[in-house]
Amino acid sequence: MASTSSISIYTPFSRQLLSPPYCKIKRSPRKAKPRKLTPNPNPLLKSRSIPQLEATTYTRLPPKDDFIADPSQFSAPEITLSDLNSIRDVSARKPPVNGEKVEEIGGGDEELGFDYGKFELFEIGSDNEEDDEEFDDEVVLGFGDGELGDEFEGVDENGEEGEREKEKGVPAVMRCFDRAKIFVKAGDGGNGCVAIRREKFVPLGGPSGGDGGRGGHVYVEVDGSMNSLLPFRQSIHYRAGRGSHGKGSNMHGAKGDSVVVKVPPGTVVREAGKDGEEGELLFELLNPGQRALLLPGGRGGRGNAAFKSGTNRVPKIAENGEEGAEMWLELELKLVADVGIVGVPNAGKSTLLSVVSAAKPNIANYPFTTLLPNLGVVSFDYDASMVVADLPGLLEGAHRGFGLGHEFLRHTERCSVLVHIVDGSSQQPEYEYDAVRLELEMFSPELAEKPYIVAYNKMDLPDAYENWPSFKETLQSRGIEPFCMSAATGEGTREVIYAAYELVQKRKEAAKGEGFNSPLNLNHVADMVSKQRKSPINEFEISHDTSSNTWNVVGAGLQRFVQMTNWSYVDSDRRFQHVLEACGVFKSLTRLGVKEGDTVVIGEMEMVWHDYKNGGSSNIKRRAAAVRWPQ
Ligand SMILES: Nc1nc2c(ncn2[C@@H]2O[C@H](COP(=O)(O)OP(=O)(O)OP(=O)(O)O)[C@@H](O)[C@H]2O)c(=O)[nH]1
Ligand SMILES: [Mg+2]
Repeated sequence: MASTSSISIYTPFSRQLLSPPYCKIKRSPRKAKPRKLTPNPNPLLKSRSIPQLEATTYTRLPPKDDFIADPSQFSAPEITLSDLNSIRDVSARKPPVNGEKVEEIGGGDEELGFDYGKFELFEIGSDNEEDDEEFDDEVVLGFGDGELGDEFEGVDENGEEGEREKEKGVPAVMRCFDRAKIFVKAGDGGNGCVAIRREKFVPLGGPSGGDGGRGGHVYVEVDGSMNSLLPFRQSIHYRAGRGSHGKGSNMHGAKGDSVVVKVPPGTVVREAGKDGEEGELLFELLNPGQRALLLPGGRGGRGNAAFKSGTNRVPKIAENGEEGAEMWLELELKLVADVGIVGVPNAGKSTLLSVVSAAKPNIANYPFTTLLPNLGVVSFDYDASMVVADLPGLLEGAHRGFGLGHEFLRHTERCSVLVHIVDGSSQQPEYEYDAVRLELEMFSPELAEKPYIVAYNKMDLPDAYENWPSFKETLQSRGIEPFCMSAATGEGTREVIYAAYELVQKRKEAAKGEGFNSPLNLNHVADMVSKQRKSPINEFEISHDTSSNTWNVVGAGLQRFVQMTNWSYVDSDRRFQHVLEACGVFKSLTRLGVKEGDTVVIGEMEMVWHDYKNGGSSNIKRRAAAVRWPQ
């Protein structure tokens, strides 16, 4: 079978600063075979030398020490964003044979004038035909002696695309903590109690077993002081407390402790999807203090005092507490800010935020200083304010997850206005500007339609000062009026931020006309769970598996009833039979042709069918150790 490998190459912009460079060919999701690094036997892959190039944009974070303090030294022949594309384009080609594959890779490099003299080339995979079939997309080419996969924490054996996107060019420590997956479980109800009142001078005191307490609820609440989902890296499971069991003397159990999951403003809550797919959107929490009841706690089981009746005055029966619902949630943070500051790494975004607001973001002369978005409130003289977000740097390919990729772009979706900072001291500010605009457009056309302001930064540097007229002319010819400023000295920043404020106001005016959307009922998940719990016991479906003579009776009400039946009490069996009879399960099974010895499964319970000879009615009995635990 011909190999259909697609190649994606991760090439650092600055070959001097980043090592080791490597390229790799996508693996198919099928491979499960352990991979070996074997020297490439192909003589076409010769060693070549790497040119000493530098640039001001980066795909990956080099060690801090490798950075040169003087930004003027970051002048480089332009091997930046678009060059990367031409390398990536190789991935579109389909190399039919190994030899050609090598030529293509070499060809791509030559076009760029890259020379990999310092590095050895490895081919990972097998040469023979059989293995080619299995690893058909699996050839991984590596340069240098760095072990593939080591830096790419999460390169998964299944080759899942989502995981891959994450890992592109970003070590784990650098990821934004704005996505999290957590498990929540409402508390189970406490069990009811069987007790008989015995007291001096109170003969025949009667049943006095109390009910169990309700399980704790699960809430999701907005905490205004949070700005990332970082805490969810530490704790993933959130379980509400279970209710206490009922006691004698009609003492009801205490309620379980509720659990409140605190999230930052702007968190989107989804049910976790299966097979890597996005789950159903549950709600979005925008304002501090907003609270949603997500899962209600399970009901407490009734004690024997609740079962007292005219015919059974001392019932020996009590219920189990109802199990609390549980689910996996996906949390995604989208910042709620009026203005988002975007631009390539090191452009001066954090510096601008620090100048116009009281925020104190980290500022340093290396890319990806900002890994988590910073928020700042800009106050104006006339009692007006707006929230400005300084976002992590953007690289070409970000819309495909490159750099901090989606992690960053997602935050811009909620900003009503963007301030695009252009690093005036870069080699080609116009090019840098176009690349960032393109990324925004590729990520989402709606994002590209948002009003924006272009701010040409670092005017205090001679290079930037010289390039400003040509940059301005280029943008003016496209109908855009750029601003110039020096974030370091504060000059021109006021104009930029005022212009942004005006745009924000305009957007707000326009939004007023669009009408007010009534807020979503945040408790709708809990309502749904409660409704499901109330589903009638006589609504069920029966399916028959002829091979094993098993009858499956499925119904939410019935399953809940089975789960709450406490088999340790003598009257429970009788009540169980009676309820199944009354709700029509026996009748339906008989009509469908159930036979002596057939298995009947209701919820977690497996039972055996017995024809009741004497009275002509039917009966089922629990099997010994009949509880079927959920898969
Ligand atoms: N000379 C000069 N340097 C500036 C100016 N603005 C920012 N810088 C410097 O540029 C470097 C990067 O600034 P940051 O504000 O951290 O850049 P950033 O865009 O937030 O970078 P990331 O967070 O890495 O994306 C720092 O050393 C700043 O001191 C400016 O107007 N003039
Ligand atoms: Mg920054």
